Amino acid sequence: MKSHITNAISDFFCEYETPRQVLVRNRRVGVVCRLIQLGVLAYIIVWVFIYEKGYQSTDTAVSSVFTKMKGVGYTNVSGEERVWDVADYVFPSQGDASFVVMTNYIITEGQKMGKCPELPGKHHCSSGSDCEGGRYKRTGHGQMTGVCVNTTKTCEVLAWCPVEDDSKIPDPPLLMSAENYTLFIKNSVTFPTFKVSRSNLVEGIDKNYIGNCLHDPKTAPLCPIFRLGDIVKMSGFSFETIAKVGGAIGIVIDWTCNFDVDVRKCKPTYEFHGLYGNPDEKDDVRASVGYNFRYAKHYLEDKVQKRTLLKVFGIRFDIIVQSLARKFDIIPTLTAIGSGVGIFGVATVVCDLMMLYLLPKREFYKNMKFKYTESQTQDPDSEAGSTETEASNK
Ligand SMILES: Nc1ncnc2c1ncn2[C@@H]1O[C@H](COP(=O)(O)OP(=O)(O)OP(=O)(O)O)[C@@H](O)[C@H]1O
Repeated sequence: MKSHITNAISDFFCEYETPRQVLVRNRRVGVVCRLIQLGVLAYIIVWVFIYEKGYQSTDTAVSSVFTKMKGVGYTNVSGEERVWDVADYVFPSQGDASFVVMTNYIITEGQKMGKCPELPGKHHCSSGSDCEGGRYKRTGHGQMTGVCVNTTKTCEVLAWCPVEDDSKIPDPPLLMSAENYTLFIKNSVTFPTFKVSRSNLVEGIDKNYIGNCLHDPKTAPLCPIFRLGDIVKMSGFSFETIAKVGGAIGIVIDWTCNFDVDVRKCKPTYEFHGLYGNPDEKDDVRASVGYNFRYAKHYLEDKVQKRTLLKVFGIRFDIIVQSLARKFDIIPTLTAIGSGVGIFGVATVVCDLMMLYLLPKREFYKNMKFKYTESQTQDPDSEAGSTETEASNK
């Protein structure tokens, strides 16, 4: 027993098994096999290594975005002149990556808490029973008092009075001058795996340049200051339509970087996409057109609290940062090579199938490829067992 184990251990260390190969001299099989191998080689080199860059590892960035608008708007509504600066037309004003620039508005000034009728047309009533006291209508402006006002034939409500009349949207938009406002985008990205940080104020963008440049995809692709009219145009919208009813535009900052070359070559590209609002939006029966929201400024007048209500139509900008950085890494390189070598086995499988089942001399190749043994069947009555010759594939 002991010598048996010793022998096995000695065999394990002193012997080496290697498969015996059969060299098939057949042109058809040879050509098919080489073609498949060539195909696999081309796939590994062109697709896996060159196109998919299988020799590099990847990382996405964590990023932050600041924005700042500049520009002044002017309106003259019924002789009342007004200048709108950045603190008036940007919501919110903190310089977020998502913000709204007001381009049109409906203003209701001097609203104070009190009782007044709803607007004629929308909340029609014929008697007090149509205006149940203490209740609210779905699109009403306040709490109904139970009175149906004779002059307007609408329910009286406890609300901010007078109620807003938004039946007519100013056309052309009141702040068409928004077309010339400029947007400054400051974006910094960090790729944590590669420990690289970049900013869109890349090398060469200095104080002097930033003070004068305006982004242009061809002549100034790295300038971080954008004219609103250009953004809207590049996103496929017409400024007048989107300014009248509002809409949304996505600004995509794309960082696709290869850190196997100089880090300074890692620069952003900008794309503009219309996200909401159709350039042909004119249909009155459409469920919801454009983008708007309400905003109120509260103040005290003669110790009475009052407010100015603005229904704001504007362009909502969403700045989205996309990133993908790559760098050489031995692990994905070896994985790609290993999987490529594995795919070479496909050639062997296909050629074996062809040789053993399709070619006219398949029996001959079968005999050459496989070595047949005699199999033993155990006879339960005899210890030596009986030997039965049967051809079996091993
Ligand atoms: N929307 C914009 N359009 C054009 N230039 C801008 C815009 N936002 C900022 N800038 C200019 O870019 C430079 C850097 O702006 P940053 O906000 O860092 O500095 P700032 O001195 O605080 O700017 P500001 O002029 O608002 O006081 C400044 O010269 C600024 O005037």
